[in-house]
Amino acid sequence: MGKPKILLLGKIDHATASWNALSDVAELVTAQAKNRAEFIEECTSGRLDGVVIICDRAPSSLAVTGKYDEELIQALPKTLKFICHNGAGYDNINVSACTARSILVSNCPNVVDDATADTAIFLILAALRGFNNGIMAIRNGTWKGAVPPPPLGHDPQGKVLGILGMGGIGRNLKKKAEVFGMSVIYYNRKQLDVEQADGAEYVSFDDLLARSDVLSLNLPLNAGTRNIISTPEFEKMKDGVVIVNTARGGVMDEAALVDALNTGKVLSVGLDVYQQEPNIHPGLVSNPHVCLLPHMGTSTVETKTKMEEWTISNVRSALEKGKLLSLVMEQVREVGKD
Ligand SMILES: O=CC(=O)O
Repeated sequence: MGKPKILLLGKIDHATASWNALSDVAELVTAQAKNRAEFIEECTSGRLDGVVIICDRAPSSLAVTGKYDEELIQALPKTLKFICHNGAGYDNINVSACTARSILVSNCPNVVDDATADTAIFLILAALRGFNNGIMAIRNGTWKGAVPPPPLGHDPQGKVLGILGMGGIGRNLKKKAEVFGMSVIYYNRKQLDVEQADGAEYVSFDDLLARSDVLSLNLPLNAGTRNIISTPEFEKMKDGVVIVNTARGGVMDEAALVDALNTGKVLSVGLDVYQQEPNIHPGLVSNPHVCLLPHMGTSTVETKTKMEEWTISNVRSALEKGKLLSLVMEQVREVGKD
């Protein structure tokens, strides 16, 4: 019998030695397809038969696969048992459809926490202090901007940071925000134990909305969290609240956010993620009180390296032990594995 086949989609940029080392125990294959239609054709033609594991090096794989929706998952090789996704968020993968085909999925938790929380801190400071006004003005050659100048910003010290979603990134952000003198409240599906909460106050969802000076979104996107922040939620917030999103654009209704900015309900915003990337609501692009980043939360050499190493560790574990190191939580629940 030949070695099991691993299909690499996208490109390994950093952990090449670990990837190449897999060739001792597996046959490493790549797709010829350049787009989704070609990839589906390649799968159904039988060229990828025998592939047991997909190493999904997102986001460079995205051009070839598109979303892992029902159509794509049905087309994947019949021999496939594991998809090892190189990202923390996996809202692009229909996990129930994978479970129905007995395909297990892993993601990249933990290794993204520092870089993503750092991005949230940058956006919190930028939004509170109104730094985006200054960045735009100086590049436009108008020094501090219009006459009269834009309103003064605010200090983080003494402000309440509300964290929606207290997983690894939320907890990392909590520690960093405290260094800036913020006090932290949080809402999560489940209250954390005392050690994990580390002094952060657990509040109801409505209390989080009502008490936050700055609200940071740090929860995964799924059917239960899509548009969790929309007009009714903005109405429950303090006047002049600051909103930061480093999670997924889909957790917040962008049109409702633009309305809340226009009425002054929301003072300023920091965003790294959008509902329809790379398209951004024009009401956000044109607003100087909105600091925008093009989904850069994990864009560091160190973090990208750690993500690739972790994904490859999942591939190796699937190969050698038939188990994933970080099975996605829906499958921990649904399949009861690990
Ligand atoms: O957005 C980045 C990730 O999900 O890893």
